[in-house]
Amino acid sequence: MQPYSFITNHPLFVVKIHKSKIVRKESSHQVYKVPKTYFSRWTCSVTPKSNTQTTLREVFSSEPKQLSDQKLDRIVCKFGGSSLANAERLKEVGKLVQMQLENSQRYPIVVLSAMGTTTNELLQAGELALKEGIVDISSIRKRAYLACEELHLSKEDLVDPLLTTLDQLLLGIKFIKELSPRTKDYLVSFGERLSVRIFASYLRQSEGLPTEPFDAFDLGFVTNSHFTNADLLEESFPRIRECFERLVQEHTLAVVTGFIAKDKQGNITTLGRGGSDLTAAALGAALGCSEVQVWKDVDGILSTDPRIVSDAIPVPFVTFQEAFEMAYFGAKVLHPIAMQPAMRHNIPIRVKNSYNPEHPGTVIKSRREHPSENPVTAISLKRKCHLVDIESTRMLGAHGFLAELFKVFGERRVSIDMIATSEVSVSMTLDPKAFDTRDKEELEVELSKIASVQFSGEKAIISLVSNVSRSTEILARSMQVLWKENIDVEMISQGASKFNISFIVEDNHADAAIRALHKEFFRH
Ligand SMILES: Nc1ncnc2c1ncn2[C@@H]1O[C@H](COP(=O)(O)OP(=O)(O)O)[C@@H](O)[C@H]1O
Ligand SMILES: N[C@@H](CC(=O)OP(=O)(O)O)C(=O)O
Repeated sequence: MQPYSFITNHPLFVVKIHKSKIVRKESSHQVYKVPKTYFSRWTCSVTPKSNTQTTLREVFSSEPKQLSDQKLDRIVCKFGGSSLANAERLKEVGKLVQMQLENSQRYPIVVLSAMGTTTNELLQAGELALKEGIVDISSIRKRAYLACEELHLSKEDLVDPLLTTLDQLLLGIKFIKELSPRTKDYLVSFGERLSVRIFASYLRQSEGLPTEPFDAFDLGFVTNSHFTNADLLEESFPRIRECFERLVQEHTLAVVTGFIAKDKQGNITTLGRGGSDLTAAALGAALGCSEVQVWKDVDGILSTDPRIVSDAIPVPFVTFQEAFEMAYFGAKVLHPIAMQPAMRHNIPIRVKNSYNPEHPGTVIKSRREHPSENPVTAISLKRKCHLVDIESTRMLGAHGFLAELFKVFGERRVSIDMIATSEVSVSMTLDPKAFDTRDKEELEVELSKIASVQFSGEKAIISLVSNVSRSTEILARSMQVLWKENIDVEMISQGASKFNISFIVEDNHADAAIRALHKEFFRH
């Protein structure tokens, strides 16, 4: 070991930095590898000057943040709840991680969702505590205990501390009779925090891999305070890089919680249901990884929802824009916002099947190299939408009408999906997730000041993600098929995006419409 090269002047610690590849731990003081951004391949020892709680993290957070724009030669592998249902599945996922390591000789960065349906169960437990005053985490405890037992892990160290806190939280909900969006986010965060600890421990103990669990908020994920559906702040990206370089050593296999983050006040937030895909894409983008793999329970993105059409076929390639349209218009396979960071940083996403790893899956990239023969790439469906017909009560051609209209929706954060306008009337569909009965009442009151308004529910948007330059052919074939099936089309939208032609039909006609259209474009 070479002599110390210099000693930093931190008020609480003696920090000695010296050149070495070896990371050691000594009894009197701890030795850490210094993040590459500061001193490449240098180690440092930190000895508290006095009895203080200050952590090493705080020492370094006072250092200047110099981020390199180097690419990280690793990939991100995200596994969703459907891949992590039980101990057996965790073992399979363990094999996939090992396989990745063997292929590339680099540790992948693993992002995990909660196991199976844990998130739903946590939300149900919250509602039960609130409404019935019953605190019951038996299903969550059972899944975590079973996983620990079958993977030969100590539940006392690994999951009991989190489960005890969860119990206390539910008691709090029961007595205070409050389950605010902020509390909901804290509540559901236990799912991901449990799964990374169990999986990282399993890989370390059974497979001997240098695994470490991380909560995403410790790796720089910062959001606004829109609890249950928070937006990742732009400043997260340099922070993620800085935190990762500081906290994750080159020979560490990081297992990171998907879905959760913190706001600037330090409250736990979530990125919206299915938000772990976004965690993976954001990590990939922030670190400049070569690929983000999203492992599901299907052979990639399919031509349509396999729950409606059982012989839907995997699509080998889609562009980011196409995948975005599909996700936004209902194909639940990928979170719509998840792709944005990867798209912006030009990092390919590969959707793979953890139950069928040999299948190549779907690659999502910026550009298509060869135009596809089929004018339709995939068909997606968004159910339970509201159709709003608005007719201006003012004179023809009054300016500012649309501006006023959009302001009313914007102020209530209600998203408009599809829109069609004429001189005096506007029809639009509203995202069912961002819209409830109170919103409807408020919108009716506000809109009726400038227009006559009619709401109708139970509508479905069917979107043909397609090559819109062939729209005449697509429309002709689609209308023919729907006409034969006796299905009325209530609204059509084409042109806003160059990748999507959408129709509105009655919700109870949606399945029949999807089957007929799928047969026409994929199975004729
Ligand atoms: N076009 C589509 N292609 C593939 N899967 C789809 C499509 N539309 C809906 N799905 C559904 O999405 C599911 C996978 O997404 P999700 O359940 O969120 O996975 P995970 O929880 O593993 O992230 C599939 O099981 C399938 O039922
Ligand atoms: N566990 C969260 C986040 C998530 O992304 O899950 P999944 O990857 O299983 O869709 C949810 O259920 O919404």
